[in-house]
Parts: sequence; structure tokens; C-alpha cells
Amino acid sequence: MESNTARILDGKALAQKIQQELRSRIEQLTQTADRPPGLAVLMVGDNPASAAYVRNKERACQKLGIASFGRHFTADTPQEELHRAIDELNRDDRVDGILVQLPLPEGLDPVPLIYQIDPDKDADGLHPVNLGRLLRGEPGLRSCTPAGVMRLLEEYQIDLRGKHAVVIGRSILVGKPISLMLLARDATVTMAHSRTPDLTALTREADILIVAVGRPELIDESAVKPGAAVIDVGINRVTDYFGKSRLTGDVLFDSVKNVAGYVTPVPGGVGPMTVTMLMYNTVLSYCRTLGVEL
Ligand SMILES: NC(=O)C1=CN([C@@H]2O[C@H](COP(=O)(O)OP(=O)(O)OC[C@H]3O[C@@H](n4cnc5c(N)ncnc54)[C@H](OP(=O)(O)O)[C@@H]3O)[C@@H](O)[C@H]2O)C=CC1
Ligand SMILES: Nc1nc(=O)c2c([nH]1)NC[C@@H]1CN(c3ccc(C(=O)N[C@@H](CCC(=O)O)C(=O)O)cc3)C=[N+]21
Repeated sequence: MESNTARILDGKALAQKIQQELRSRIEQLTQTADRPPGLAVLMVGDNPASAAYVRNKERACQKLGIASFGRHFTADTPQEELHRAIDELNRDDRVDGILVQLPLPEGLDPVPLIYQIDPDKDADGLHPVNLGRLLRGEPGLRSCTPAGVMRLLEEYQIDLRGKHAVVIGRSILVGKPISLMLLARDATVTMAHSRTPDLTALTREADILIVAVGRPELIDESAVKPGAAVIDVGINRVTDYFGKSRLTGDVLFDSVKNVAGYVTPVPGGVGPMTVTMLMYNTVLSYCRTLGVEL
């Protein structure tokens, strides 16, 4: 039998390329602007996964010349204090992007905090105004992970028009916005979730399969249509055979690569694109305040 090896969608390489472009543009703009772009990340408590992600973001800011106004609160911080912090950042002219790192510790409600963010500083694209713009197909700040996935599909010229896209996961952070973006590119979209019966029969019909669940190795080659593009959004920390901790996605990469046409690795796939699109959104808001194009 002929053996197949999928083409790897290299999110790390594309992320670096886009970051390089952003870096040059920032360098150019700061020659005349009186300040660099600024991003504020609010982190509450010390979820280890969040801590790693926040570090990645700070590193990217530094590399690109974006000022970072990270604020770290203890897990017992009252909701009111977080509202005051967002209010200050909304009014701070040095800040172009604000992000509340999710999940928040028990007892804190992220929704009113997200609603309070100035929609023009909503670097995570989670404010209802920006989600509404997405739903309507109007320009606005787009959620970072879905936007990163779309950029990756574009880079490898994966045809979406009229194709069947199956999205597993329906969160407001990933699954729902990604479905809308695929729809906007004329894919025929099916949204699947934990109540979908016979998931495998459905995913085997997918030309584009987006997996955003948070369950290690949910998808193997038996669930994939030959030649399909498989995008693994999942980031799971697991302990391997030898007791060592490592990151893995929702897709069993070594199995899926035998049948898929394209597949993203974890790490090095969607994760770096998410960080990059956050930088992109921050620079986009910055350009808007300067009255220039990105
Ligand atoms: N790479 C990146 O940059 C990012 C990665 N992530 C990762 O992506 C994954 C998903 O994140 P997020 O969307 O926030 O997660 P949520 O937990 O909010 O959503 C998970 C979704 O998966 C569905 N689901 C759960 N179990 C199954 C199952 N057995 N079969 C089918 N569907 C199922 C749930 O269905 P239901 O709605 O019915 O409960 C839900 O819609 C996580 O691993 C997360 O760490 C997240 C953000 C960015
Ligand atoms: N408001 C909010 N917005 C988010 O977008 C958001 C969030 N909260 N909370 C947590 C999830 C998770 N997430 C990741 C992003 C990048 C990597 C990433 O850079 N991953 C690298 C590896 C990182 C490593 O090695 O630790 C990779 O996949 O190659 C991981 C996870 C964003 N999320």
C-alpha cells in the first residue's frame, strides 16, 4: 500500500514571519509616534498553564517592541478590584490592548470583566461588540486563536470554499468564533460538541477538521478523511510513560499524519499563532489611534 505523510502546518514558522513583519512596522511607526504599542495582561491567581502562556506573551511583546503592562493579582482579589483595574487601563492612553487571562479562580466572574473592556482595546476579541461584528461580517478585533487558525489555513492555501468543515468544541473562546470565520470563507460548517452522537462518522466526512476540545488524543486516523486538513487546537499537559510532563494536543499526531493531507503539530502549531494574533490585534488598535493603516 502507498504510504502517506501529511504536510505539517508549521505554526511556529508562520508566527515568526508575522512577528518579524509586526516588528518592522512598529519600528517604523515609533520613529514618529510618541509611544510604542502597549498590551496589558491581567492574570489572577497562579494557574500554571496560564503562567506559561503569560510568559510567552511577555517575551513576544519584548521582541516586537510592545510595552507590556502585565498585572498579577492574588486568587483572593475581590471582583471589584479587577473592575477598577480595567477601568484604569481603559483610560490609560499608553494601553492599546487589554486581556483577562482565563480561566479565573473560583468565585470570580469573567463575563462582566470582559464586557467592561473598551471594545477598541479588546485584544482577545471577546467583547460582545467584537463578537457581534464577527457575526455580522464587519471589521473588528477577532479572537486570537480562531484568527491564527485562519491565517495558517491561508498560508498553506487550503481551499475552504464549498468544503465541509467540522469544528469540534463550541466555546466562545475558540469553537464558535472559528465556525463563523470558516462560514465567512464559504465553507459548509458543522459544529460538534459533547452531545454529538457518533462523532467519528461525522469527522470522517470533514475536508477541514478543527479540534478544540481539551481531550488528549481524541482524534486518531480512524476519524479522519483521507487528504483532510486537521487543525489541533488542544493544549493538554500530560505525564508520559517515564513520569515526564509534556504538552499534547487533542489529535494523535503520529496516527493522523498517515491519512491527513495537512496536520498541525502540538507544540508548534496553533499555540504560537495565538500569541502572534494577540500582538497583531494590539498593533491594529495602536494603528487605529495613530490614524494609520497596519
Ligand atoms: N492553542 C491555543 O492557542 C489554545 C488552546 N486552547 C485549548 O483548546 C482546548 C479547548 O479549549 P476551550 O474551547 O477553551 O475549552 P472548553 O472546555 O471551553 O470547551 C470544550 C468544548 O469541547 C466539547 N467537548 C468536550 N468533550 C467532548 C467530546 N468527548 N466530544 C466532543 N466534544 C467534546 C465541549 O462540549 P460541550 O459544549 O457540550 O460541553 C465544549 O464545547 C483546550 O485544550 C485548551 O487548552 C484554548 C485556547 C487557545
Ligand atoms: N483570555 C484568554 N485568551 C486566550 O487565548 C487563552 C486564555 N485566556 N487562557 C488559556 C488559553 C490557552 N492559550 C494558549 C496560547 C498559546 C500557547 C502556546 O504558545 N503554546 C506553545 C507551547 C507553549 C509551551 O511550550 O508551554 C505551542 O503550542 O507551541 C498555549 C496556550 C491561550 N488561551
